[in-house]
Amino acid sequence: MTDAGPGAPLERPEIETALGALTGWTLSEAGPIAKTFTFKDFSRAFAFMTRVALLAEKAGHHPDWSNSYNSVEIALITHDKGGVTRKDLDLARAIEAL
Ligand SMILES: C[C@H](O)[C@H](O)[C@H]1CNC2=NC(N)=NC(=O)C2=N1
Repeated sequence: MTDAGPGAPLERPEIETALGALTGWTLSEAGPIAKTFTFKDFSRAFAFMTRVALLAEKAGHHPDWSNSYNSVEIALITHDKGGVTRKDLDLARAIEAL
């Protein structure tokens, strides 16, 4: 069951269809959409995180993420709504466009 309206959590099939257009993003069992990015070194990973942080702040929508050396794991979910919404898909697309 989901609430109607533009900010509502999306159904899994709808999320999976949207992810079909994005490379490497998966829908986890627990809810978020996620992708792990790997870079040449920590400096490049952190530069990427800085750019994502600026995007996220501009969007008012923020990733759950972790970094280990050259790897950045990003999970996107709308906590306020308890599921994946358009905002998460939009942020994933914006990250891909970097
Ligand atoms: C008030 C403010 O807009 C909310 O707390 C926002 C901030 N960033 C957010 N980011 C994410 N990923 N999920 C949220 O529910 C969320 N809520």
